[in-house]
Amino acid sequence: MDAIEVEGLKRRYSKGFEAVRGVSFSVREGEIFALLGTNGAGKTSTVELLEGLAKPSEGKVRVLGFDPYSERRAVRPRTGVMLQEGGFPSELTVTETVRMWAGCTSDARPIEDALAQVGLSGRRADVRVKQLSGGERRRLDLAMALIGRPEVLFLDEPTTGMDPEGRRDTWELVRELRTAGTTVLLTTHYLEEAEALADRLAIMRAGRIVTTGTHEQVVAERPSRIRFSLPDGLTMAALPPTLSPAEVSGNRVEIRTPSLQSELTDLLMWARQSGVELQNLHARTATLEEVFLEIAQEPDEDDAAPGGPGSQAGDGGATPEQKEVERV
Ligand SMILES: Nc1ncnc2c1ncn2[C@@H]1O[C@H](COP(=O)(O)OP(=O)(O)OP(=O)(O)O)[C@@H](O)[C@H]1O
Repeated sequence: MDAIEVEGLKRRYSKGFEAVRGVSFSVREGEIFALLGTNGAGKTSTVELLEGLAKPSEGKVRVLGFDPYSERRAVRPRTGVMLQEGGFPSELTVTETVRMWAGCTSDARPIEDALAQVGLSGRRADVRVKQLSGGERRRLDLAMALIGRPEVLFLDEPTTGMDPEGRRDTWELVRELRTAGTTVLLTTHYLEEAEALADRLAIMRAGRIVTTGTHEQVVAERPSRIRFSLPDGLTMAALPPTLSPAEVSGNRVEIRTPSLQSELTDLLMWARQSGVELQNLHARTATLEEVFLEIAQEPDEDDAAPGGPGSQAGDGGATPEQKEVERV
């Protein structure tokens, strides 16, 4: 059994606006799965359904084999949730906040351990929440998510606001959790975070998953690039005819190809046979950033439909104020 199973998931808000439009994926036990997508793609709306905070409009969710909404009592003690905004009382200190939360958690870990794990022990433990930096608040949110020793951990943009060191520490911690067998589902806007952490990932746009797989599988779907400088005196006409169309700027040539190995071989064999030295030669697969940007720019077939993701609040999408009210 997979730790998380999602099938045909849909979520409609008021006035019929569909933020999640038939999403399916699964996360294996002990796996880190990253959900990526532009603002408004539907990541949080999806994760909230997995956390059992709302009932799906359609489709099925199972976490550890249970429906997280109707069987919340069975699921909640075994999951840890780090929401985008913790929303804890700002007058309490760090220790008081964690103690309060531990009081609501069965089998809570020692507070000192939880704070040490996220780097908030010592003097920072006595600081009021309102005096914490944005990154420190995220660490506090993480400590809360970990207090109940969760088997499944949901992290919604866990490192937003953290400095580079805090981010690296958090990545290390998430990796340690995976080693200990924890299943982690995270959303992030940092592509390098997904690259560094995720065993598999999915990219969402307008309520749908456009692509999913390992990092290698996802980038393999898009063209690779071969770049070089054309030696003086040579024109494009001299290159092997088997190469994909090239973009040329001055003497710089860029070829985008679905078959990196064979086109690179053709190019190099031609260069050797012609006695040509190719300057500034680079060959590489697509990057996750390129895949992400291409997906973000592709038009969505539903954009023009009333109430579709491209439409504004008047068609059913929410203003920030409405979102606040409806999420509470
Ligand atoms: N409570 C709500 N009522 C109506 N529409 C909502 C509500 N919450 C979110 N939406 C809309 O659903 C869509 C998806 O929002 P969601 O927050 O899930 O996206 P996201 O991918 O998490 O975005 P971000 O990266 O900005 O956090 C957006 O168009 C948003 O305006």
